[in-house]
Parts: sequence; structure tokens; C-alpha cells
Amino acid sequence: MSQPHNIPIRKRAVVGVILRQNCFLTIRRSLTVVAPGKVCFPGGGIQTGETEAEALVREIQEELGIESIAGERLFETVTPWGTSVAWWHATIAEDAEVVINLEEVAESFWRLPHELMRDPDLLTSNRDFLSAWGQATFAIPGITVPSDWDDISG
Ligand SMILES: Nc1nc2c([nH]c(=O)n2[C@H]2C[C@H](O)[C@@H](COP(=O)(O)OP(=O)(O)OP(=O)(O)O)O2)c(=O)[nH]1
Repeated sequence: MSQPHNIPIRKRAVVGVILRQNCFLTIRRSLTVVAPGKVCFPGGGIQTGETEAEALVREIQEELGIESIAGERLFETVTPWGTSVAWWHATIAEDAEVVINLEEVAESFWRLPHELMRDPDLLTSNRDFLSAWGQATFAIPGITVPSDWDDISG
């Protein structure tokens, strides 16, 4: 699944969509990284020689101190600044405890879909990702689109 685009790709990144009890594991970016203070999912740039799944697991470990298992590749977008972003479902242990890396992450929290959509600090690409999910462009394992989604996202 992908969005149509004609922006030259300068970098590739991967993002982890992790759920617990209908809530997304979400981070607020630290003030020293790109898009400071913005809310998004864990993830980051893919290094040379890494697969997307390897980069996903490494970034989640680096940012949140937790082991994860890469699941299904859900979606792909391109940021206006030319980063191709692959959106992956990932799972973590039920009792995994998040320990944030303060160099990259200001805080982490679990958010219901409508709470995320209403957060003014949510990265635009994440809003687009959630909208595409709400329109059934792809499914996310373990969560269904709320029946009142059109009211939430409209
Ligand atoms: N981490 C993360 N990045 C996202 C999300 N949505 C989205 O468009 N992005 C974009 C922003 C960036 O262009 C790219 C990853 O950025 P990043 O700043 O987290 O990655 P990074 O630390 O590896 O960056 P760098 O050190 O390589 O510069 O993906 C998201 O939910 N989480």
C-alpha cells in the first residue's frame, strides 16, 4: 500500500505501530531532534545494509529500551522533505516496560486512536496514516476502526 508521490527519495525510515488494549504506543520527540516536541510512533532512519524490519527492531530498542518483533508492513508514505517512511506493525511482550532514551524521546504514552487524532502535536504524516487506516486502506492487526471514526477524524 502506498501513497502516490513524485518527491525524490533522499532517505528511508521505518515506523513501529505497537498496540496494547486498543492504544497506540506513542512518543513525544525530544527537543533536540527533527520535528522537536512532536508526537509520533517510535522509529527512525534505516542504516546502510539494514532491512526495514532490522531497523524497526533497533530503533524501538534504542528509543524505548524494549525488544520487539516486526510484524506486517502496513503502509508507505513520503514526507514533503523526501523521506520514504515504511509503517510496520510490531509486537512487544505484554509486560514489557518502556524506558525512554531521553536523547531522542521526551516522553512515551499509550493513546486511543481518537486521542491521537485530536492531539495538535501529532505529526501530519501520522494523522494521514490514521486517516488512511480509518478509510480501510489497510488493516492494523489487533484493532478495528471505531464505529464513530468519521466523527472523530472529520
Ligand atoms: N520516528 C518517527 N518518524 C516519523 C514518524 N512519522 C514520520 O513521518 N516520521 C518521519 C520523520 C523523519 O523524517 C523520519 C524518521 O525520523 P527520526 O528523526 O525519528 O529518525 P532518526 O533519528 O534516525 O533520524 P536521523 O538521526 O537519521 O537524522 O520519519 C513517526 O511516527 N515516527
